[in-house]
Amino acid sequence: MTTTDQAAKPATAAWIDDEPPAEDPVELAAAYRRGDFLLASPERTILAQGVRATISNDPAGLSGVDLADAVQKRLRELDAPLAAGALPFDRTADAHLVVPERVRIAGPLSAPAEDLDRKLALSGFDVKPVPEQGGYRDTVATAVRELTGGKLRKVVLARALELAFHEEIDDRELGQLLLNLAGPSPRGYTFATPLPCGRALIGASPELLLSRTGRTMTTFPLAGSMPRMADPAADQESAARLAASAKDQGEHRVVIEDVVETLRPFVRKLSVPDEPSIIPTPSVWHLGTRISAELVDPDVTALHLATALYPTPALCGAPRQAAYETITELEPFNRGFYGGAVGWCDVNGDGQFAVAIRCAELAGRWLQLYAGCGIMPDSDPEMELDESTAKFRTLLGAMGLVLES
Ligand SMILES: C=C(O[C@H]1C=CC=C(C(=O)O)[C@@H]1O)C(=O)O
Repeated sequence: MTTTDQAAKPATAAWIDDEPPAEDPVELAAAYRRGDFLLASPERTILAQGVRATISNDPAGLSGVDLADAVQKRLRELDAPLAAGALPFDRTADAHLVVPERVRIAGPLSAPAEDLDRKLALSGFDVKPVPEQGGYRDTVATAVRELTGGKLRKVVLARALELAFHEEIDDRELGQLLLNLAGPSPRGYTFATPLPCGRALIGASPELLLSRTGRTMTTFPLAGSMPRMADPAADQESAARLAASAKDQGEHRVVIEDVVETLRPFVRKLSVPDEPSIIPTPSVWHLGTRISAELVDPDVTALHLATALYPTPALCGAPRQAAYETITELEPFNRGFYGGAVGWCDVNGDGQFAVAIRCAELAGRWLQLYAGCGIMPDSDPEMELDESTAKFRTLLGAMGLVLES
């Protein structure tokens, strides 16, 4: 890149971190309305409202690189600070990124405990697991057979829980849902992002796909899980079982190897810890490895990196294409934006994307929750079912629901 190009960039450069956020993060979440974008991360809370432009890879059939370039071009044309939104699980499907009319920023979302744990006023609802629990166990068993001796090393299989409410959840309750999600996930990424046709994706992801600030990039892949337990001693035992589990350590290694190989062409000074850490989330323990590096080319944006990385084997599998084909063959639904990414990219290429998990798609009165598990040749179908049930609890807990799921 030439110096002239850099000088030509709008002076919105340092807008995101240099000015102390004057807003109250709880007010931002409470101000959320369907159609808005909200991301509460450990660094800051962003609420983006209104639509100046929508950027999607349809109808141009853009690759990830073209999409990232198209976003930078549009931001410069509009002299706008950022684009925010979601990337779908299927890399060939349309992304949904919005250049908003207004962006409000506050510090990390923290508040007195009672503000982050209020009962929601919800109507009655019907529940349908897709597939039924037995069907999920069978699917896992089928995948285990395919993994044994085949070229597939790992595949992530998800199941869904459809909640059909008798009445639409109103916007105030959605704002409170976001606060309830953020309360127990101070190190996570609580989000609501608009999708086509008035739909939205809402959740609290523990997983950072990618963060870029200047030349520094960070990713924090998670893979390998055990359920959290109400009893503290049993909870610690569950964490210890995870640390000692060969299946989970193997599952984690597949992800780290893939992420490191994908990043190599873009970075130098790659820092990768030798061993994963044990990461707590509200519903499960995870194995996690924080990876950071310096970008070789300052023109590579957060969105370029996010589209290169995703979906990692934490959401798809390895090798990616074979795992993707197994997923489309075995899962009885289209993932849509579950398993994709949610985040923002600014005019200077900085940005942050979380992996779209522990989330649900909201469409009118319907809320479809998703939970998936990394399947390895030594996976036990019953344990994977339990793990997926635990993962549903992130969202169900924030809604105050205890369900047979
Ligand atoms: C696919 C999901 O989680 C992924 C992220 C962390 C740990 C995972 C696991 O241990 O299976 C999954 O790979 C999900 O929550 O739906």
